Amino acid sequence: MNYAVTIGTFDGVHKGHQVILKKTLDYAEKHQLKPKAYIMKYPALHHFSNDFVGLIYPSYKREEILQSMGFETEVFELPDVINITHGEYLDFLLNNGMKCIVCGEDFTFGKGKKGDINFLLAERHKKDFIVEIINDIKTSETRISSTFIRRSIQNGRIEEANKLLGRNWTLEGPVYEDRHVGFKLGFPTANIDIRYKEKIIYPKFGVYLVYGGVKNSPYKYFGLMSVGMRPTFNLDIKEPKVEIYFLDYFGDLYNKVIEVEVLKFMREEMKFSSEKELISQMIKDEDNARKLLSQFQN
Ligand SMILES: Cc1cc2nc3c(=O)[nH]c(=O)nc-3n(C[C@H](O)[C@H](O)[C@H](O)COP(=O)(O)O)c2cc1C
Ligand SMILES: Nc1ncnc2c1ncn2[C@@H]1O[C@H](COP(=O)(O)OP(=O)(O)O)[C@@H](O)[C@H]1O
Repeated sequence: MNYAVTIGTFDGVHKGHQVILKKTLDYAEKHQLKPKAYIMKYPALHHFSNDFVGLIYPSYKREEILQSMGFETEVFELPDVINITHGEYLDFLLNNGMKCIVCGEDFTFGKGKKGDINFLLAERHKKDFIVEIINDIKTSETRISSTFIRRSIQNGRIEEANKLLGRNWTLEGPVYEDRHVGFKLGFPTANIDIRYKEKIIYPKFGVYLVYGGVKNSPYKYFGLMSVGMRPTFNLDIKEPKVEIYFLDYFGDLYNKVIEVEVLKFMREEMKFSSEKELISQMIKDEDNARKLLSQFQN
């Protein structure tokens, strides 16, 4: 099989990525090649420092999106390729059918990041492949990047993130059992473990309007998602909790995998002096959410 190839972490598969991906699809179609995306599971920072805040999407979600666009996908991890020289890396791609590579102008690859677009341009005649280079994609003032979108998510700027992603950001995970206090408060919540497979970013602590349900089920509901440490209860916990109260729903969700689109940041997490105060705020949250629904129903 002969391929038009693109390589990257593609975290978010955001609007900048989409330009490169579209170019790869167009090129593949014109030259009767199959489009192929090599996806790096984590950005390099994850392997070299503890500062990496987390992925926008797990690699399997990026695969899902890319496959729905028509790509064949292959996921690799940096430790698998870190010691491969740029020459060996290129030969690997060519031996696997690469006839064209589409990349951004800052693309680097191979041990010590020695492979770059100059290397590709120098090799293309000898080794008979095409190099297509895409210049930086900008909105009016910012370069669209996964780092920029991660910052938007961490600061609760969900609408900004959704705009740059070109779709609503989603979170997913299996539902686990906890203290059963939710039912008692009148707000049962499905706790989802968003890091069950890969290290996903936590959004700013607070309350969000979301839309979703059991993954791949046609039944979807609006809901309120709470992210944070539940300071009202002085719990001795280290990991933030992501929990969803679905509106107009009642049923057993334990162990099911839930997926929600994150639509809007509604308020910051607060510490209340009593359960009663928390409950009256949750009632207000539900009222506020219901007032917003018409904006998101189509
Ligand atoms: C809409 C909503 C808003 C919430 N806001 C807060 C909050 O501001 N502060 C807080 O400590 N907990 C907040 N929570 C989390 C509740 O404390 C949590 O759902 C409750 O303790 C049940 O926990 P459990 O899953 O352990 O049963 C909120 C939950 C929901 C559903
Ligand atoms: N509207 C709803 N939204 C979310 N979960 C619901 C809803 N109705 C029923 N449930 C069920 O209630 C469970 C949560 O109850 P809760 O008392 O908060 O317990 P836990 O502490 O285990 O999360 C969910 O996992 C789900 O199975």
